[in-house]
Amino acid sequence: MTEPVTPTLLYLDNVTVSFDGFRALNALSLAIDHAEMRAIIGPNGAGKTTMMDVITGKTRPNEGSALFEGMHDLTSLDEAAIAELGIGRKFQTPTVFDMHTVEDNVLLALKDDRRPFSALFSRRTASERERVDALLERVRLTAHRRRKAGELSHGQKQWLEIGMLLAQEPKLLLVDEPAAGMTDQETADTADLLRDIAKTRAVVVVEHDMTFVRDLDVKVTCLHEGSVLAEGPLDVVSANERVIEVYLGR
Ligand SMILES: Nc1ncnc2c1ncn2[C@@H]1O[C@H](COP(=O)(O)OP(=O)(O)OP(=O)(O)O)[C@@H](O)[C@H]1O
Repeated sequence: MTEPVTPTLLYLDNVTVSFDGFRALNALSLAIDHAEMRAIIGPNGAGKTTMMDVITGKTRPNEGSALFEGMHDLTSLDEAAIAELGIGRKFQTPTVFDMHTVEDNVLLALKDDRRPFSALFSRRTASERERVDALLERVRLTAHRRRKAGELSHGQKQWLEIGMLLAQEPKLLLVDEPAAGMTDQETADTADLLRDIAKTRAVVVVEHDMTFVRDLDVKVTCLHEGSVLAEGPLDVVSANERVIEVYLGR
């Protein structure tokens, strides 16, 4: 077996992405450990989305590498191959099947065959049922399992989608602004949920809501103009004069 060249799960090294000469990412380097949760903050246009796009293969960097598990260079793989390696991405807007029940949504995510008809009408094995139960419990939706997904609150839909991503057993989960549009209670519950998930896999969360970031209680990276401006515990990062100047103090 090939030995990984770094102990980190994800290692972005000197990644630059230029759009017509404008550097959305500028020699960005960042390392995420196995089962680490990291919060990414920074002003609009700092490059947060572009960074996620590079990790998931949506955007190819002009320079640099993105090493996963010390051996896969993500910059040479397409989106499907990257998902296959165990990188899942949760976009801001939930994409669940509104007309299906909550449990069927999770079941669909579990099945290899994603065509709703064959997935929902084929026999459910005992192990599939157990996994659906465990996933629903994990994302706090057991009591809502027979409701149509379209009837859920915005926060519950977000959790359902997180449950659907967990069905794929990702090693790294990328989450884009999960707290946006949530109530205070949902925001606190989401922080709890992500902390729970990060016990067994790595999670990278992009977020503007500082109350939520504080609740996550993890290492924070502040991006600015495509590179790392500050990194460390939230208290340290939020006391950084440059961070206050370009982001928090606005
Ligand atoms: N396809 C593109 N073509 C040209 N410029 C782009 C493209 N994608 C992003 N940009 C620019 O790159 C910069 C970084 O954008 P990005 O979306 O990564 O920032 P962000 O940190 O996610 O911001 P926000 O917090 O607003 O989501 C921005 O100035 C943006 O306008």
